[in-house]
Amino acid sequence: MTALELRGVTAAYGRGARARHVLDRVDLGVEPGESVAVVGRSGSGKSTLADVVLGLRRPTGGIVHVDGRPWISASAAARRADRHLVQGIPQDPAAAFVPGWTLRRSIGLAAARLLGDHDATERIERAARLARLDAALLDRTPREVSGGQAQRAAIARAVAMGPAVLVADEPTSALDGPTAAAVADALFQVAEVTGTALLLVTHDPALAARCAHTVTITAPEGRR
Ligand SMILES: Nc1ncnc2c1ncn2[C@@H]1O[C@H](COP(=O)(O)OP(=O)(O)OP(=O)(O)O)[C@@H](O)[C@H]1O
Repeated sequence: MTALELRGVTAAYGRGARARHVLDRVDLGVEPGESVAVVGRSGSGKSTLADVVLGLRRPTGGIVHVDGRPWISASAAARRADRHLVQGIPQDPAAAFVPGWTLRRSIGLAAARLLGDHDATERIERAARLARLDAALLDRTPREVSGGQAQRAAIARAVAMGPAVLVADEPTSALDGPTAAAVADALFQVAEVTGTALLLVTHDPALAARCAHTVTITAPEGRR
């Protein structure tokens, strides 16, 4: 079953005559364990698309299915139960963690909220191994780890939720070359090993080339 499917997805900022239309009926599908790069000019709508898939922005048209089920039009209760199915890896990993808390505590809170798992020790350590994060670092706060380690922790946090889809928006653009390459390796490996679909927004052609497919986003007619 296709893990993520978008058909004819459109979005807008604002309403009525002043609305700024974004996304020109985007179609894409990502199979379990597969990676798809989302590329396009600056301002074309890539981050908007990521937000739609993450459930942070409602599309103005089209359908989004996750694991074969409606993602956007689902009832609030169904959405709550399914929230863990789509997990984001932000450009700034600090966004995934509570600032003064250990990484472990932040991931534990997410597991409790999204999965009802109140003793997620095993789950968290397994996810850290998958993301190739030294488990000892889980007991540090986000400020006590490097950018690359924090991004591995963000990958661990996302994968610990057992998602069907990972959405990574420029996950390596804040890192230096070798660190970016190692974090990208961890991300692709996690997706492959866990059979999770990976939607990867990137400006980096080398990173896009590592994905199985590439989807180019263009602004709607009249806005290009
Ligand atoms: N909150 C907002 N309110 C109004 N317009 C917005 C808002 N966020 C984004 N836009 C506009 O929507 C369009 C798409 O923005 P988006 O951030 O999705 O593009 P992008 O392809 O991710 O760009 P970049 O590669 O520069 O990050 C742009 O024209 C942008 O100016």
